[in-house]
Amino acid sequence: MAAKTVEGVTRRLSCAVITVSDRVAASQAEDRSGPALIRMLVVENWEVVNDGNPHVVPDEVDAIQALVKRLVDEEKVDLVLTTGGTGFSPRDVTPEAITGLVDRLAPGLSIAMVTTSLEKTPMAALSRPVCGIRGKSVIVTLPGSTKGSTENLDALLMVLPHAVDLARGDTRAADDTHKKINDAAAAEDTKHRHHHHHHHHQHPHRQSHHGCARTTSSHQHASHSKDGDDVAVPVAHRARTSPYPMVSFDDALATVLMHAKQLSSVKRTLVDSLGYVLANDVCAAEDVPSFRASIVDGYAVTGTDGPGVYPVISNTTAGSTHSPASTPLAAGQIARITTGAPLPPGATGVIMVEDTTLIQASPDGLTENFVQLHGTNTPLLAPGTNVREIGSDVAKGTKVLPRGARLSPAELALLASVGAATNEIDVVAKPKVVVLSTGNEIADPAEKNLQPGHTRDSNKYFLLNALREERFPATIMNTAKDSAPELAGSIRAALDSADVLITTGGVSMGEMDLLKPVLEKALGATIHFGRVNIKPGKPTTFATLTHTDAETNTTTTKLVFALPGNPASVAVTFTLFVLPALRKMAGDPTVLAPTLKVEFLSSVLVQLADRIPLDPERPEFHRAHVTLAPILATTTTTSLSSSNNTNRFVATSTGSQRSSRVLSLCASNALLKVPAGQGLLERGAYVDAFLVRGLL
Ligand SMILES: Nc1nc2c(c(=O)[nH]1)N[C@H]1C(S)=C(S)[C@@H](COP(=O)(O)OP(=O)(O)OC[C@H]3O[C@@H](n4cnc5c(N)ncnc54)[C@H](O)[C@@H]3O)O[C@H]1N2
Ligand code: MOO
Ligand SMILES: [Mg+2]
Repeated sequence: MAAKTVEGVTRRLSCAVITVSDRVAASQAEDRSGPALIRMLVVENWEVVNDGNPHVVPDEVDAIQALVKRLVDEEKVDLVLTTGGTGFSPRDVTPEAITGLVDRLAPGLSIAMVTTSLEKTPMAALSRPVCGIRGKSVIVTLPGSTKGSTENLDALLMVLPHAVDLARGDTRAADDTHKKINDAAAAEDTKHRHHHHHHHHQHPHRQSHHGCARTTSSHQHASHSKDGDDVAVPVAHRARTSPYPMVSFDDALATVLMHAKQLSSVKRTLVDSLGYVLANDVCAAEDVPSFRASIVDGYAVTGTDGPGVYPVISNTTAGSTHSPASTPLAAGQIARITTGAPLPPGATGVIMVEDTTLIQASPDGLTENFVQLHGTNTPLLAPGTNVREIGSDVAKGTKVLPRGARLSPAELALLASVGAATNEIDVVAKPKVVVLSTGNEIADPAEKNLQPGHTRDSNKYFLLNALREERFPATIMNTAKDSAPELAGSIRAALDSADVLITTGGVSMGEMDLLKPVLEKALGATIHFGRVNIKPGKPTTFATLTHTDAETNTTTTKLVFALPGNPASVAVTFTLFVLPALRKMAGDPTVLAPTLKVEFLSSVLVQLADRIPLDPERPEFHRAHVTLAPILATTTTTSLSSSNNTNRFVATSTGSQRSSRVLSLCASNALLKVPAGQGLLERGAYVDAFLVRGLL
């Protein structure tokens, strides 16, 4: 644990991560290594400076040195990690920059890193790490790739707190960290001997307590507390900066989609599979139509006959059949037929009854004996006129729907028509979702006498109904109080039946915000992110939890979305994170993880009908109503096209965006993607918007 005790008060060791990359610095590439390293450090209880984000500098000796000097000499950061610029290409200068800065080299750290990587790839010989000490700070250069840098950091994580203690000359703490490393190594050794395997990369500290600074037992290799009653930190010792790095919206969504896996398939009938997604391609089991059918009510004719009077020799209605032995229709004969009835053998077309005249009927009127066919051409009808040939709608074996097709009424009708519903249909199962509101102050909306300080629960009803609208099976639980054992109990109970749990409240910085420690410490969940740089929804938390079914002894991964308590934050983060995950689990192929393509969240350029203030730090998802309206004439806009159509998507704000204000959700059909910045966006300006009608 990267924490040390001074007179009973824990001070967490601080660290900074610097991503060295020309491309990241120029916003031409996304930084994956920096955030990944930070996640590892946070789990080990390091305090990450720079608000939990990596610093980014180009591959320039001066830029690297200036930043490291500031971090070490002015900010007194205990540990500085760089990632990138350690290779052989001409722009790789990180080792040179660091060599010029350190007072003393620490080649042992470099050797530990390279040795670990060499076991994975001979390419490790081509990295040039430099580690050392400047003042009282330790500096380590990690490679640039996410895999290489995290592997290398993993190789050092156990010794780095001790390295820092030694560099600081803090002997008491150093004794302590030294003992811990030895204990851990001994425990690992015993474990290996018992299990007869030799994965010496599995460090015991990985199973240790995670989370915020504590004054006691922060480094016991304790298993998860079962009742959740020891997760709370005395309020005076709470972290004063969030230990969770601030991740970008894109990173957060990518993380969610990476963990949301498609569920297995289930069989459903046509009456209960609306909204499901097909688990397999579907081919037509038979020709449609399966017989030569008439398209109209009238008379079947043969190809050689022209206009004239003909005897009516037979009669076919829909549903009746022709025996294969029956005599074919011959030239000079016609046959009465109805729409959808099978053509008699020998017939080549059907003339509509409207184009004929009755010449002679039977005395009782039940039979037409002779009928005149109108017209001028000979033959009267081109072959095939008003005939649906076998397989002409759909030929047997044709792929009619691909795996991943979402079953709307049209698709269900198609499955019915091609003989694909003779057995139940294979569809992707839908995730079962449980909704849990948390908070001592949360009151039932039906409460007649709202107690002072209480707030009516709107989140539960938003989420339940949003899930219903999206056709996900959803249940609500009784609201949990802000007590760790109660929260742990409710979450456990929820995950017994659900695939996905959505909680609201209790994820920010207050002493009653217990969700994160309960998830991590009491339940052993992995928190993948605990803060996102968006407004609203900053403390949005996403975790996964391995759940073992007591009866079958099978393990499954459950997803937990711990959303902030504020109602607007709930609606926005549900739309942006939960819904894509649920749809992906349910097999929606338009939600693609690696490319971050979420078709139902594709954006469109809209013009602002209102001025919108910018948040200086966080990009905002501003609730708005978008309509098609004539383009707004402003001094800054010129006509975008030469057509006379001046309609554009124009967005009207739903007013104050304070995240407690449920009214800011109502009548909104779009989330405007308002960038962070100073000042405001003027009326007439263009912004990107997610059209989310029906989602909010
Ligand atoms: N020191 C800091 N304070 C806060 C921060 C921060 O970064 N530092 N973040 C703020 C932001 S942003 C948000 S959003 C909220 C998130 O709060 P929590 O997730 O911890 O939620 P609670 O504290 O439990 O509740 C917040 C708010 O929402 C109301 N609420 C809760 N549940 C419901 C419900 N089911 N229906 C209606 N309203 C609900 C609750 O009564 C509170 O008013 O934290 C900020 N603070
Ligand atoms: O991010 Mo909070 O969700 O602003 O209100
Ligand atoms: Mg709170």
